[in-house]
Amino acid sequence: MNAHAKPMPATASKSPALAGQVRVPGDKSISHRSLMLGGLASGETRITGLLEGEDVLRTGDAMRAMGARITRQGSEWIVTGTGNGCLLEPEAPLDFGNAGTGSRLTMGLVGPYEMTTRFIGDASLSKRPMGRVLDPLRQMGVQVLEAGAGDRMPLTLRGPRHAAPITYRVPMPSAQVKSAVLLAGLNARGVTTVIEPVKTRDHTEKMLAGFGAAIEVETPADGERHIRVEGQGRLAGQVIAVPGDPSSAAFPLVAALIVPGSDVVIENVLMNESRTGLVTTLIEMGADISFENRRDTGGEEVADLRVRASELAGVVVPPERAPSMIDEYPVLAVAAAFAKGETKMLGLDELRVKESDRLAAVARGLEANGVDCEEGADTLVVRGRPDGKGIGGGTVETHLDHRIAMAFLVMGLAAEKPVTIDDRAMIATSFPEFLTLMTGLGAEIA
Ligand SMILES: O=C(O)C1=C[C@@H](OP(=O)(O)O)[C@@H](O)[C@H](O)C1
Ligand SMILES: C=C(OP(=O)(O)O)C(=O)O
Repeated sequence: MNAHAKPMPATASKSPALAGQVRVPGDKSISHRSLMLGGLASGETRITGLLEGEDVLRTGDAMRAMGARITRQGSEWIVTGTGNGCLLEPEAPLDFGNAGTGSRLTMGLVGPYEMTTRFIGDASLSKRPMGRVLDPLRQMGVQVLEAGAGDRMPLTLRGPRHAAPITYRVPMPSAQVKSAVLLAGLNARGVTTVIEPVKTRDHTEKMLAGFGAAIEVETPADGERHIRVEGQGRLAGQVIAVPGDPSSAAFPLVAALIVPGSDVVIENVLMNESRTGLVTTLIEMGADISFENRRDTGGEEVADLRVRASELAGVVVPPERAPSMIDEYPVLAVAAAFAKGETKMLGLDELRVKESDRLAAVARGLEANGVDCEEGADTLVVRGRPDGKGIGGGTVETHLDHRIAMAFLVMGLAAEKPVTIDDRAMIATSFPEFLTLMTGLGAEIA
């Protein structure tokens, strides 16, 4: 993406009932990890359903720059890995564009290598805190040769001759930090332990086990998860079918709930319980969602979600649910704008360090479109209007944030007046098919 490209606004307008059966692209978290672990393993990894969004393609470029071979053959991606411990020093900086996951996990992956690696990204990524990953890496002996103020990108890492395994208690609920430390542990001699006080998405643990790493997860009585990985083991290429991304499914799902008369099926959505907080919340709000054809694919549960327009009512969303729906708050806030009464979302501090300050971006977007809301330090209260009366008519600043862009386009489909976003370009980072998929269901977006 050209960071200096002219912004491309988009406008969503009140739409007729949405109808149809759709598939959303592959899960972003699993897609990043498939390319990373495939690129690191010995032998071939074959991936179907990979998300071909810009964030994930950048991870593919980074793994190629460090020696992996990655090609697309028809609908399948074939990755030939270097073998654990055998990544090569990249000749140029690794450019992660807009991607927090790609950059932070790769810092963990390469940190312990005795080589110099430079990380760069777009204006949004360069504002995001990287100290959360650099702190544990420093403890392992990794030098940070260059970093922007407050440990931001661009930054350069230099690994030690022998990285030290550590025990690290993750200070904030972050799957990216947990994963970076576990991936770094793959190249430290001995056992690296991550203690996770609050469970976050568990794809790294599950996939490392699938690739043959010596990893164990224990949840003692105190509830803290202890994850141990033994370094310098062999990883073997795998066959992976990436399930549909629940964070992308969230957009047609909420659209179908708020546009009267809608009836939509979203097929093959990942139902891993560390990712289903939004569905749980919407059902508490009165959403008509049924799970059809529940099945297991490659160790993950998936289902087809049938969603019918529903009368929603406000709820309190507890803070402990945040990790299982962290990327879904912008679109939950949109659902809340059409719910009866008040929806109170608690424990949102991590929203402030995403592609934008999402708590502020959502609040400003709601206000610009006539929705009554209150932004607290780590809370958001939204007072809804079930008939959509008075909602819309504003332009939303997306701040290079794909989820803000998609959430407010969904809002426009049920609002009295159209909703405009200042730039749709970033949608391609996680959901390139969004506009085609939504207009295919009957959404009026131009
Ligand atoms: O590990 C992952 O794949 C992700 C973890 C989450 O970030 P944090 O770890 O910063 O919460 C999430 O917001 C991101 O979209 C994907
Ligand atoms: C936070 C997100 O992604 P990342 O941290 O990978 O940029 C997201 O996709 O909503």
